[in-house]
Amino acid sequence: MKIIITGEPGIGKTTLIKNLVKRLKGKVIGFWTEEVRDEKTNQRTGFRVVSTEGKKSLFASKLFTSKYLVGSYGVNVQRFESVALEVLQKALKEKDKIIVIDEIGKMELFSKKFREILEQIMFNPSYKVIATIPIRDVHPLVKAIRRLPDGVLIEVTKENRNMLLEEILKLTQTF
Ligand SMILES: Nc1ncnc2c1ncn2[C@@H]1O[C@H](COP(=O)(O)OP(=O)(O)OP(=O)(O)O)[C@@H](O)[C@H]1O
Repeated sequence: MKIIITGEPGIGKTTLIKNLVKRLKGKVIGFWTEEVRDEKTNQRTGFRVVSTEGKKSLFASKLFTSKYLVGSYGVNVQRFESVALEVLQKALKEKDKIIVIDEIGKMELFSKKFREILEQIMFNPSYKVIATIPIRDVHPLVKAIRRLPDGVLIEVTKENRNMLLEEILKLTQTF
């Protein structure tokens, strides 16, 4: 089974994933992406990727020059891959663990190697996955993942976001 979490930008998908990782410690392997904010102004300046293995990398920034742009953020594909691919390659060999992938979005999908490993994981029913996708089909892969036959699609809203942690933990017991 694959638990696919979606929702509007900023609704709380990453917060939910981080709480799930805490509660499922030792049973999960994967990565999440989180905002980086300027200490003084509190303005968002970029995004970092963090793995369950403790690795971190700033991979998108207003200061990066790149041919891959999302809004005013330049995406450094190699910096994303250095954390995300390493942990997902390890995850491929650990079929008993739940693979966490937050998120499958525009920035992350610039990486061809990420798209390839994603296909290996998402289209293989023997992997247990918790993944987040944007509310809109920003890429054909996102569209395919939204419709996975072994997928359970959950939309995070303001109304349900405080109940979802316990509900999804219950769902993982049926994995
Ligand atoms: N259950 C909640 N209750 C109150 N505030 C929340 C809750 N979940 C998240 N937030 C707040 O909302 C903001 C956005 O949360 P988060 O980064 O998890 O959203 P997201 O859906 O992952 O966003 P993005 O679209 O950037 O991936 C954060 O400031 C967070 O503290």
